[in-house]
Amino acid sequence: MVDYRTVKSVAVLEVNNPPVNALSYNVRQGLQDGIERANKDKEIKSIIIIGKGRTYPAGADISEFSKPHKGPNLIEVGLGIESSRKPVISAIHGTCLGGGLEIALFSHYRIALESAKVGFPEVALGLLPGAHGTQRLPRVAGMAFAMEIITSGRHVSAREALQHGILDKLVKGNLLSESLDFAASLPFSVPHNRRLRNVPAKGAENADRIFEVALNKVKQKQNGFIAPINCLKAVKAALLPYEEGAKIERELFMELLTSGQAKAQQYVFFAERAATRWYVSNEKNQKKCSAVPVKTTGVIGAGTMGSGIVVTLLRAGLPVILVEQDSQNLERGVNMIKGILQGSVNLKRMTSQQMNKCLQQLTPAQSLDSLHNVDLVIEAVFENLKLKEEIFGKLDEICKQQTILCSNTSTLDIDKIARATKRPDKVIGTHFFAPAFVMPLLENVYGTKTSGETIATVMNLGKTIRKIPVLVKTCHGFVANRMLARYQTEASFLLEEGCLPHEYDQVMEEFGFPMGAFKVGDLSGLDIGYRIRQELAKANGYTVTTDTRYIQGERFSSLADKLYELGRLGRKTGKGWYKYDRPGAKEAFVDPDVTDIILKHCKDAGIIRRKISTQEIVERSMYSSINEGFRCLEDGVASKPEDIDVIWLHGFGFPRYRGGPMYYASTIGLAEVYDRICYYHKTFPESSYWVPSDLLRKLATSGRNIPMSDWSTAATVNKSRL
Ligand SMILES: CCCCCCCC(=O)CC(=O)SCCNC(=O)CCNC(=O)[C@H](O)C(C)(C)COP(=O)(O)OP(=O)(O)OC[C@H]1O[C@@H](n2cnc3c(N)ncnc32)[C@H](O)[C@@H]1OP(=O)(O)O
Ligand SMILES: NC(=O)C1=CN([C@@H]2O[C@H](COP(=O)(O)OP(=O)(O)OC[C@H]3O[C@@H](n4cnc5c(N)ncnc54)[C@H](O)[C@@H]3O)[C@@H](O)[C@H]2O)C=CC1
Repeated sequence: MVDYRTVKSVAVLEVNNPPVNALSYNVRQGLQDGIERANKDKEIKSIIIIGKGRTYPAGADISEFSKPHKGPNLIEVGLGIESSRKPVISAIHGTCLGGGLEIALFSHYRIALESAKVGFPEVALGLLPGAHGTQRLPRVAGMAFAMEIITSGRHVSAREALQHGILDKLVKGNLLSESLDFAASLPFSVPHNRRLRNVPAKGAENADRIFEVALNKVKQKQNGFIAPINCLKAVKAALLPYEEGAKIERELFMELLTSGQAKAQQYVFFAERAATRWYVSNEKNQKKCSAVPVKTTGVIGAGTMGSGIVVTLLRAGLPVILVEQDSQNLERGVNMIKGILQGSVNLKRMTSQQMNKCLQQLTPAQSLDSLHNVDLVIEAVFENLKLKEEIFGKLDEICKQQTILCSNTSTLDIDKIARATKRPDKVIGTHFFAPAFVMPLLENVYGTKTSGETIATVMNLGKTIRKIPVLVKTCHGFVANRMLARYQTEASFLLEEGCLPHEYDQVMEEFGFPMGAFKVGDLSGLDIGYRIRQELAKANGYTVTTDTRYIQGERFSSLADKLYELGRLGRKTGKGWYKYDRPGAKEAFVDPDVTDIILKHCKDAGIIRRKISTQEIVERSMYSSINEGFRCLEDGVASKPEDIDVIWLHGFGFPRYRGGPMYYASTIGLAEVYDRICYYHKTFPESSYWVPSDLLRKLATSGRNIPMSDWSTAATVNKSRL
């Protein structure tokens, strides 16, 4: 795990723990032993710590956090490095993160390749840099920079790290030989100020003000998370004598380590990686199927979604041919794309030059014929099956044989769309989330005939365009919208029973969502849901009006349709569930007209309103969705609970510190969740989605605590028995 060798009078400790040289037990032990050995060897004058392969250690081994502790801890290893009589140089390349950066800060010198990155990402795992990182960084980089880096978790470029004193030297070429030259230039003993514990933290004079500013920022940007607050408190403690500060860091670290938030966020770290691994069958899976290259793309429809998708593709360097139905819509779409890119320039997320480069890659067009030679097309026209079938039929005629045809439909059956073509193996859903240029999720939806190669290609495309791709099977609404439908339906019933939109939204925002369901509704546009309901009605042979209270025996709330018919489409019309200063404005205000509409609706329907508790709002919103999540596992629409959680985290802004709805259910306890679902089923028999999922019942009543990793297996067993 740590290879020890000598090059002349230098001991080289090379960490060898692929893929990221995480500081697992054997690595910590190896570093400790190596430092001791080098100090005992009279021939050795200095020591280099370096990483083999792609990186210097990228941090502690996260998978060890939930296991019993073994071997020396990181602090013991670090203190051994710092007290080494012979100079220790950390030679950094790749990503020197978390515990890795702590080891580097215990070292007396830090030299790095220009391409290296350093950072403390612990905050994303619900932790703080607990091996004296919060005490050492302010001693080299100052209080303000340390607070910013540790609370944001961002990766800092080597150049910036050099400017802030984190690194001593940047080099090009061969890191080891540069480090050996550097070692040769050093004095044999370690100067007092190269042991950072001996150096005072910088910026002490303004520490209180820096702390207050940083605290306000994290309360705004990371509301609900406890780690950033503990990070700030720990950095502030660096003003105290070293041992006292380190003791406070330890207490704050332990508080986080044992918190539910850290466990949830560490679960998310692995869930995000697990979600990108896909398996459909023995023949169709990630290991057996390769992606085909996508060098050119087409997008059809330049509305809300199409324009966002175009921006995402252009930003990833892919050329796009954009097709609209007429010149007016095309011009509007292109302007929207320009506006989004200009917004990025204004926010300094890209330069004008990069924007112009993107725009040069955009080819507006009015005919599908222009797509004949592209590698992949994404259709984003109105949510209308007939229209999509017509377009896919034409694309099949026009596009070259290899072209992959994707639909951004949010609900429609991919198999039906595929049937309009003679290449169902090359048809797949690529479901982006609004706004598509912001939301990280890409829900890829395979149909019965979609090939493994097509799946591999869109999963790969997801990574290329810097999204988090998750694979699900086709069905109405897939996983995201199928579960969300429960959440939204319960929200609308809660309005009928006693809540107002802002009251509901406040509860769910306090739960941790960035916006409640009604603010999201206004953002997406109330016409989207309206169209989906109309489509569904058409497909199933019934009609929906503003007087409808039941559909095929199921309770239905027509409140959203009432708002739609009044032209209240949300932000875009300046009025929706809230009112806005002007169309397109962001700040939502409570609208007494909406209260009147709701009260009248209830009166006409003979509904007696009541006070609804926070617990009921959260339970009905979350448990109805969770029950549907278990059904998705049962049906094989989702292949593992991690996929569902990642969908909610990145598609709907579910709070990371709660892990995702399925993980959240596991923390509540499936028996408790099941009991409450049974209760709501009894209370609301006219909403069949409250019928408890078979899989949930089975897991909840097993009398054992079945780990999440076994839920999908239980679902398969369940199915094979049916
Ligand atoms: C009393 C003592 C108190 C001591 C307290 C000490 C507290 C600490 O100091 C705590 C820490 O260090 S916490 C860890 C901090 N480091 C991180 O969070 C870095 C996490 N990794 C990354 O960001 C990317 O993997 C990275 C940017 C590095 C690379 O990205 P890539 O996209 O190239 O690769 P990934 O697909 O993300 O990763 C490849 C495989 O490696 C696994 N992995 C990554 N980082 C890991 C880590 N730190 N621990 C364990 N496994 C890790 C990752 O899961 C993936 O595995 P597979 O999915 O199986 O391939
Ligand atoms: N708005 C949302 O939040 C989300 C929507 N979706 C899905 O994305 C698709 C598009 O939705 P939006 O962008 O919201 O709709 P939109 O109404 O904003 O845009 C649709 C665009 O398609 C164009 N169009 C219609 N027929 C066309 C044709 N024959 N040829 C070329 N262009 C044509 C229209 O002119 C319009 O600009 C739908 O399937 C929707 O369900 C998916 C995820 C989220």
